[in-house]
Parts: sequence; structure tokens; C-alpha cells
Amino acid sequence: MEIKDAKVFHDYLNGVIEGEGVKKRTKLYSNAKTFYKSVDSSVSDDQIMYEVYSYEHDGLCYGLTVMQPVCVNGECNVTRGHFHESLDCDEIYCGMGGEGLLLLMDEDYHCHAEKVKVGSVHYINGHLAHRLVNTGNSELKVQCMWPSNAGHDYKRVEEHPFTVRVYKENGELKVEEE
Ligand SMILES: O=P(O)(O)OC[C@H]1O[C@](O)(CO)[C@@H](O)[C@@H]1O
Repeated sequence: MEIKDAKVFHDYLNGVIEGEGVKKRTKLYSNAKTFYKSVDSSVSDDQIMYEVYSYEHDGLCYGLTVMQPVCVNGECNVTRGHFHESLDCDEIYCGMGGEGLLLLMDEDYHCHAEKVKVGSVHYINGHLAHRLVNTGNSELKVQCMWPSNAGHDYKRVEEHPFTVRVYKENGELKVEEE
């Protein structure tokens, strides 16, 4: 029997996925300003807000999102957030490092959240928009699995933004519902 090395390696300790076919996208503050309530001129345009590694094979995607512990005028770092284009495609997240919230918004645009921490596993029904929030003082690392035909519908979330914002004031979390 031939025994081969895996073509892809998820380095849990360093928070990277490496190998054949792995894609990486980086979201800088310059391309994320509209995600937050207001623009913060003290945050550099070059500031990395989050990085997404993804590996797709035969209809399945495996990914890792690494979010920096950065606040924008006190608002905790968030991903852009999206519905799936195919609403029957679900997703699973698993906390790998740090602390955060998984913000979920239903099709009536009501929000609820789940706490993300090391080992927490989150099922995301395809009819829910999802956004991660880094509420901690270290990188938030979240492993993700989803069908590759899910697609990202960002437009719908831009038209109906998440109605909840999370701030950190003197180390305390403050949730504002709009
Ligand atoms: O695409 P967004 O909304 O910026 O968020 C990134 C998220 O999307 C995914 O790429 C796939 O759903 C996740 O890996 C990640 O958490």
C-alpha cells in the first residue's frame, strides 16, 4: 500500500492552511470601512482586518478565517457578512482560537448570536446571514466548512444590514441593537 502525505496542511498553531490549491484573501481596513458604524481615521488603511484561507475540492470547501483584535471607534472587528446565494446550502464553523460572536440574521432580518470559543461548533442554516465578531484581545480563528456552490450574497446584507453592533468599552462588551 502506498502511503502519501496530505497535499494540504492546516497548521493549527500558527493559524494558516498551506498546500496545493489553497487560496488566501486578505481584507484590509481600506476595503472594510463600510462594515462599521463610522470611519476611524486612527486605523491605517493597510491594517489587516482578517484573512480567509480556503481549500475547495469536489464540491466541498474547507476554510479558516483569522480576525485581528482591532476595534474601529470602539466597535469590535467584524467580517463583511453574507447570506448564501443558494439558501439551501448550510455551513459549519468551529472555534480554533480566541473569543468572538457568530452573529446570525434570519430572513426577517432579526439577529441572534452564538459565543465562539476554542472547540465551539456552530451549525449555520443556509437561510441565515452570518458575520463573525472578534470580541477578544487575540486573533479569532474559525474553521469553516460549506458546499462550494453556496455562493456569497453580499448585496442582500448591504440592503438590510445586521441590526446589532458590538463595542468594547474599558474591556467590557456593549451590544447595541438598532
Ligand atoms: O466573506 P465574508 O463575509 O467577508 O466572511 C468571510 C467568511 O466567509 C467564508 O469565507 C465562507 O462562508 C468564511 O470562511 C468566513 O468566515
